[in-house]
Amino acid sequence: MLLENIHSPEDVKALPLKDLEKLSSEIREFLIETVSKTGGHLASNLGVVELTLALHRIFDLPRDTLIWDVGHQCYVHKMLTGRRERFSVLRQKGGLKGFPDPKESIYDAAHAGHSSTSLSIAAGIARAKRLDGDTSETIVVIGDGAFTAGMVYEALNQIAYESLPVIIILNDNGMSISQNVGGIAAYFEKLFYTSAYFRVKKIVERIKRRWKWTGWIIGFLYHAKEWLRRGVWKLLGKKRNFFEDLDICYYGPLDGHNLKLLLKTMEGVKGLDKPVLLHVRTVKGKDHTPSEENPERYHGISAPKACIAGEIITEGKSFSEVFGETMVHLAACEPRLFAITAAMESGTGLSQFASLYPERFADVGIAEQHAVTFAFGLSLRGYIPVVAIYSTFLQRGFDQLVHDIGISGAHVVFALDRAGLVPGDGETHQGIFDIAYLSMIPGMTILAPATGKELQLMLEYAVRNVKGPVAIRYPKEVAHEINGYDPNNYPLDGNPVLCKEKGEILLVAVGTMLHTAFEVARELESRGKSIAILNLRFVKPINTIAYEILSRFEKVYVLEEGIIRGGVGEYLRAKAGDHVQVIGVEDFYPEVGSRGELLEVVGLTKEKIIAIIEKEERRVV
Ligand SMILES: Cc1ncc(C[n+]2csc(CCOP(=O)(O)OP(=O)(O)O)c2C)c(N)n1
Ligand SMILES: CC(=O)[C@@H](O)[C@H](O)COP(=O)(O)O
Ligand SMILES: [Mg+2]
Repeated sequence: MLLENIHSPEDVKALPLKDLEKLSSEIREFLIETVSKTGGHLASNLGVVELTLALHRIFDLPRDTLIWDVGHQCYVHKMLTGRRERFSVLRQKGGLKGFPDPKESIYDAAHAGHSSTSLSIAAGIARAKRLDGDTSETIVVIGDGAFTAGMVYEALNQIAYESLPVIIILNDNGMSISQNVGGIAAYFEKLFYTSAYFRVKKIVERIKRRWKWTGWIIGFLYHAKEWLRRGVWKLLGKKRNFFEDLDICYYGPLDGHNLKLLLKTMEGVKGLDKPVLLHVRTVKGKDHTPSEENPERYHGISAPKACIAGEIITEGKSFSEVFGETMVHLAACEPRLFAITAAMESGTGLSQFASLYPERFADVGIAEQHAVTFAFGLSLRGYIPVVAIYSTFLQRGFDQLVHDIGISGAHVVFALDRAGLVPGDGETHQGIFDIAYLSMIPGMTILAPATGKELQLMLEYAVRNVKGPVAIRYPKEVAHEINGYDPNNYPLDGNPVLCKEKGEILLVAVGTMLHTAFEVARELESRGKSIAILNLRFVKPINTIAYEILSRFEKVYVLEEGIIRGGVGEYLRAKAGDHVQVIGVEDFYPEVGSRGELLEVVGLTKEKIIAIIEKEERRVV
């Protein structure tokens, strides 16, 4: 077993070339076996085995800097840098993170998780190296999906302009999470050069490096040829290569599974001291038939239903599924309803809507800023856009929320999935800031459903009754109903619902914390306390009835699955008095783990809440 003896890039370099193919197979077997047990990102990693091996063989890591975009495809990199043994605790509390993290290894140059940051990071690093006279390489691996984000072009603009020596490896598998979308994806399809072109190009680059003066002659001949070619191509109506127009040296598309070709090409682009783009074509899910046949399904897989890190997964519809079904139902009776996703069609539950109503659906790619303002444009023509987006990814569109949505008061609905604590993905994916950042948006209504039924009613209300911007936030979990609480009995009139009226203590539940509030009440009542429960429902605006209810109780605890600073609990305390205490996410926890473990860490479990209340009650007595 070759893989067992690989603990660093030096071990990859020391292997005879003939063993690399065998090592690739062993790596794939390991990935399939472990990720099927732990859950995680499988198809993307299966697609970059040869690419990662070539990178570790050709470049001098960590002296040369390797940056992963998104970073979900860094498992092979982690296996080759001494972390293979820890894959049994991948994406688990205290275990191996599913994304790069310098705190985990010197081979991880920067942390990642949100897409399309790599080129900006690389530009900064390359510029710093230039100032320091550091001639080490700066390499980026970025997928074709990540290339649909505007931030990439902001970085390319500077990299090209300052001719920053970044080696950009575009890992083009034609997939984002679903099929990659947009003109950029179509453009990549069209890019094609003969291998002879690159053989000549490599010789020319080598001559230019060896005898600088030939560079001028070659440069003159090159430009003369370019002028001629442009003229001829213009006549033939052929287009130039976007990257080469930016003076980024383009090589490709190369077979991203041909190790020999990758090794030769990477060796050839080392030391060019100019921006280079290697366009490699790979297969997402390579050599694992189920992943190759359905790369979207195998982009991110859950651990077996039995349990995820000690948490028993119960069956039932997720909030995403309730959202998707309600959207399909609404579309039939609301002809101006329009659904938008930013490359997360399946994750947000919009797949059925997309297939039934393609004319009223848009996947804008990984372009959350554009998604928000595109929705604003649609609203100007009387459409009702619903932007389905993860809480953490909407952070990308904050200025658009203020500038385009808030100031205009446009009727746009934001369906924030993965709001609250998110299992597995770690600190970059926690949906704990949305109440704080949305509360700042002028005119924004914020709704937090406690159950699947309440989400359905709130979405219908948001589409039909709210005139301005409105956000609905819900977590990544099964959308359970609550015995004794039927949302149908309480019209959405802007007010909270006092589910349990009598009590010396009031628990104010934000969204799905209502489940926990009922559990806490049952336990405390068994210990002789009397507990009232308020389902806030409307996080913003807060009506006077809410303050009147809060004033009736000596002690109020707001249970909020979000950052306390800027949250609704802090707001209620400021308005209603300091008899209001908030139990929320005190600090930003860079934890990985199951949802239950994360709730435990921040103190939002039944046990932790009871302990806080009893400690407070003892203090007050
Ligand atoms: C800002 C942002 N939006 C959305 C996502 C969710 N996301 C993670 S990976 C991915 C697709 C990336 O596609 P690509 O870069 O082509 O990588 P591949 O999985 O194909 O290797 C998306 C949309 C994200 N991580 N960050
Ligand atoms: C890497 C990335 O950002 C996505 O793949 C994300 O992990 C998807 O999250 P869900 O699995 O919750 O849809
Ligand atoms: Mg891709």
